[in-house]
Amino acid sequence: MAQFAKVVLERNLDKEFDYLIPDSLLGVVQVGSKVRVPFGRQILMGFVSSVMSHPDYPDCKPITEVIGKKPFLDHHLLELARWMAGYYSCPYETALRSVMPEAVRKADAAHKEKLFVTLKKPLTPEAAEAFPKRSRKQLMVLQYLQSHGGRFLRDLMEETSTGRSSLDALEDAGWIIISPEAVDRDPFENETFLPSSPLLLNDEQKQAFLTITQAITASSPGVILLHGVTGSGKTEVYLQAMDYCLRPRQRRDCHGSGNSPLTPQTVERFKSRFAESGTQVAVLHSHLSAGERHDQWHKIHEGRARIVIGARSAVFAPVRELGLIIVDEEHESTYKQEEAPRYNARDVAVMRGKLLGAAVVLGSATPSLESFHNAAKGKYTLRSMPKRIDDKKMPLMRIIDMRQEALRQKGVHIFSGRLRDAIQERLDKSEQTILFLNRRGFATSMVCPKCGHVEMCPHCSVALTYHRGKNLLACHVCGHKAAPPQDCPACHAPDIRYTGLGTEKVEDTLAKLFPKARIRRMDSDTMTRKDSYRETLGAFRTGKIDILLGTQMIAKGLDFPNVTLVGILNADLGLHLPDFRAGERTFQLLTQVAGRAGRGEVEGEVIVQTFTPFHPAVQFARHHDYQGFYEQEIGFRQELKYPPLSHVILITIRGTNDDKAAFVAQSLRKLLAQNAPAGAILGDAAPAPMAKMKTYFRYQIMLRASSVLKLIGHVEAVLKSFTPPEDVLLTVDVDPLFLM
Ligand SMILES: Nc1ncnc2c1ncn2[C@@H]1O[C@H](COP(=O)(O)OP(=O)(O)OP(=O)(O)O)[C@@H](O)[C@H]1O
Ligand SMILES: [Zn+2]
Ligand SMILES: [Zn+2]
Repeated sequence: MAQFAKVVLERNLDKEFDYLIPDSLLGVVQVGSKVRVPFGRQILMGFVSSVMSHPDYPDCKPITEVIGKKPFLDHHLLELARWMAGYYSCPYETALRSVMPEAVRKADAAHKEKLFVTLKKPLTPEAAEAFPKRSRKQLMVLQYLQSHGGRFLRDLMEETSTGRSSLDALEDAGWIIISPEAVDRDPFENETFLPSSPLLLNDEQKQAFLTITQAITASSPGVILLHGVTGSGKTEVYLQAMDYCLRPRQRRDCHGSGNSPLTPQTVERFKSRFAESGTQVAVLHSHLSAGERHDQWHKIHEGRARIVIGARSAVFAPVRELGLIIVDEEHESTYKQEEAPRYNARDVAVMRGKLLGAAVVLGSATPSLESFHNAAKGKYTLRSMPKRIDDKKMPLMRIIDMRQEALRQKGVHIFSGRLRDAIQERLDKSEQTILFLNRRGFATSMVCPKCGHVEMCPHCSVALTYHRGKNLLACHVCGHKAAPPQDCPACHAPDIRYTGLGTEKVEDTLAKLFPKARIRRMDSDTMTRKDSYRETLGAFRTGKIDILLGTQMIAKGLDFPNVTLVGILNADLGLHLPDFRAGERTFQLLTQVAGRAGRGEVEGEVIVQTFTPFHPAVQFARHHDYQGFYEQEIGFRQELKYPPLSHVILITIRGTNDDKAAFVAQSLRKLLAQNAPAGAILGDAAPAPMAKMKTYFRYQIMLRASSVLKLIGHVEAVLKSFTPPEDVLLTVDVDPLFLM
């Protein structure tokens, strides 16, 4: 009997098309196969999403060919993509794009010539200098490879407009390798990992371990929320649970997949633990080159790597028989993707676990209100580890009221007297200090003291930040750069002032206060090279740095036993943003940053400088009281019907013409008000807190309801019948994390 396939084409068509499976391909074309099909007068690539014996359309054309021997995607991943498309309100094809990295999709599109080009040795500045002048083109290709990583031959030739002969010449000269198959480019190949052995678990760790291993072997494992304070040994529990999952006598041959914001330290800990058994660990994160990503993906797909660790997109790793998914630091907002599909990898992990029957562990010292609420309702199993390893004390938190301090010091200073003394004490004792300020640059705005003019970004509604090192003004939203004016652009008064504190200024002041200290700043301005992050952390670990100063980059996951002091310079920074999660984020950040102190033998001290010392987020963090914070915060959410007691959908309307965007927002708001599901709360069409961004004027409509599915259905139905003018753009964000 004839068979037919539904195919999702590599085009944003939001629709699947039916094709006949020709006799020659019967049995070869399966769900998840990558195929080429005729479409109009073109041949397009696509994925088979289902196979059936009756097509929905008569006269289907036959599939032209199949790419690859086995299906690229198993049906679970296709199902997951379908769920994402429905839940996050985007085309199926958009969801599929996330599930499968571009490096893999593209690579095999060029299946005729699957040659791959890699640099054989790094191109040093000296070698570039010495390159013969007449071979400029070849030099350019090497530089391109150096910055982009390995490329497919066809892509490389196209992207650099280079002919094959130049590339052959480079190969002959020993610069590059052109190989028919991608050689495994291991981003960590130059490192050796000392094997580490499992530690003897304490009672609380044992409990957590048991709960997870029971889930792994259960028929419907469910989700476990592991709430363990900073330094309680969660990572050790993950490592042993993964090891258990990999053991051959498990009912299923299970695979572990960790998933967290990656620090080099995390990667090292995982690789070391599994070094001895020879278990391959694949690493997926955003800094991989296309070639590296391609290799890692195939390594997983072919079952050569049984453990995957990575950032957000690792949740889609094509692990063969997934047994365990771990989402570490589950409260992190980096799990949310800020472009379509706007998914939250934590929630996708929960869904993937459910579809596959794999255990899911969400871990954090400061769980999101959503996850803790799910545990409180009994939807997730809660395991707590309330104590640090070896009964080490939680660090002592001192709150410094900067209003009092300003009176005492006659003006606002960066450092309170107490913090300054505490740093000096650590320097005297050769102990280390971490200082945290979540704002980079030198000064966060340039203000005229005479007329009050603030220099703004021409494209966004934010003030420009002054960077003294480069002597320029920069917008932290769109990247716009400008030279700092000598006098006020509005009234021409000569003495323009810089206000608002950034890390660059702190570094400057530190150097003056502590001239002998070895100070290092860590933020996205200083961490520009691929390896600078690793290098800095390495130097800090080996005691070559006394004071590490940085933005949120230093807040998470670092485990340095010699750090006995953590200073938080301005705890209020995020507190007054127009976002109902502002308090939650501040509590999480304070707790996480504080958690870096006192992880070794000596007790830790944390000094928190704030202008709002009695804010609940500050006070609960001070007492290490997650439960207390949760209870007061959930009360507030309940009262105002905010998540987790409702779901939010945020519609953003933007256009380069302000009035037009406003008008579209108002019209859409009217339509949304009709036939809205019972109990839904519809906000006004109002200018977004960031009213202008990257040259667009922005408006928002916020919808809330307890049933997210009904709300999505309503929004989709309205949008289907609503066509905005071409120059006005709409985005729909389900469960948004940023309301700006
Ligand atoms: N059972 C154990 N016995 C001895 N030491 C342990 C044990 N478990 C963990 N440790 C050590 O305790 C330290 C803290 O553990 P770990 O980093 O796993 O904590 P964590 O809960 O993941 O912390 P955070 O959330 O702050 O990143 C590590 O140095 C780890 O090696
Ligand atoms: Zn002025
Ligand atoms: Zn801007």
